[in-house]
Amino acid sequence: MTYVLGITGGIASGKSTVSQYLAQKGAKIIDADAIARMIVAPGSQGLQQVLAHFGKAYLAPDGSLLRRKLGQLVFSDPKQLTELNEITHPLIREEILMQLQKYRQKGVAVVVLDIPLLFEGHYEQYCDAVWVTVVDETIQLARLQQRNQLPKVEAQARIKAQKNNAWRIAQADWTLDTGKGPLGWKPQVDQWFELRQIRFSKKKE
Ligand SMILES: CC(C)(COP(=O)(O)OP(=O)(O)OC[C@H]1O[C@@H](n2cnc3c(N)ncnc32)[C@H](O)[C@@H]1O)[C@@H](O)C(=O)NCCC(=O)NCCS
Ligand SMILES: Nc1ncnc2c1ncn2[C@@H]1O[C@H](COP(=O)(O)OP(=O)(O)OP(=O)(O)O)[C@@H](O)[C@H]1O
Repeated sequence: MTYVLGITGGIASGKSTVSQYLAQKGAKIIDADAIARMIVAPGSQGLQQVLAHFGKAYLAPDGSLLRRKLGQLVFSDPKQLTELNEITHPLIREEILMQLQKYRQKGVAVVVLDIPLLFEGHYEQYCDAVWVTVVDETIQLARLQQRNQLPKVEAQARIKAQKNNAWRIAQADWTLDTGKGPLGWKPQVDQWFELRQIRFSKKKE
C-alpha cells in the first residue's frame, strides 16, 4: 500500500525544501511546478495553447515560454490567471495522476504530492494526509524576492494572487512552520512518520 502525502502551502513557504528532505528519506516526489514547466516545454501542445491565447509576445527566441513576463501579467490580473489555469491545469492533472498510478503500481511506500494549488484542485481526495507549510509573511517575501530575483511589488503580487494561509490550514491535517530553519522542522517531520509507523522504501544506491 502506498502512503500518499500531500504538501501544499503559499509561494516560497518551503514545500520543495520539505519534499527534498522526504526524497532523501526514500519518498518519491510528484512536483506540480516541474510538471507545469514540462507541459509548456518548447514544441509542446501546451505551449502552443498558451501562445494561441496570450500571444507570441510570450515566446522567447529559443522557443521557450517567457515565464517571468507571463507571471507579471497573470499575477496582477485574476482574470488572466484563471484563463492560464484553464489551459494548463487539465494537462498538469493528467500527468500528476499518471505518475501517481505508476508509483502505486510499483508499490512505492511513500509518495509526496508537492502541489501549490492542492486544495484548489481537490487533490486531497488522492492523499492519506495533507500538510501545509507556513512561514511568517516577512520571511516569505524575503525568500521569494531572493530566490526569484523579484522586486518587492512583484513578489507581493504573487503572494496576493494566492489563497491565504488560514484557508489552507483549515483544510490540512498538519501545519509545518518552516520559518525556524531545518532544525525546527526536520525532527517534527521524522516524528510524524515514526508515530504512525510509516516506513519508507529502501533507496536504491
Ligand atoms: C505564470 C508562470 C508562467 C510563472 O512562471 P515562474 O517560473 O515565474 O514561476 P513557477 O512556475 O516556478 O511558480 C512559482 C510559484 O508560483 C505560484 N504559482 C504558480 N502558478 C500559480 C497559479 N496558477 N496560481 C497561484 N499561484 C501560482 C506557486 O506557488 C508556484 O510554486 C507559471 O507559474 C505557470 O505557468 N503557472 C500556471 C500553472 C500552475 O498553476 N502551476 C502551479 C502548479 S499547480
Ligand atoms: N527552513 C528554511 N530556512 C531557510 N531558508 C529556507 C527554508 N525553507 C526554505 N527556504 C528557502 O526559501 C525559498 C523557498 O523555499 P521552497 O522553494 O522550498 O518553497 P516552495 O514552497 O516550494 O516555493 P514555490 O511555491 O515557489 O514552489 C528557497 O530559496 C529555500 O531555499
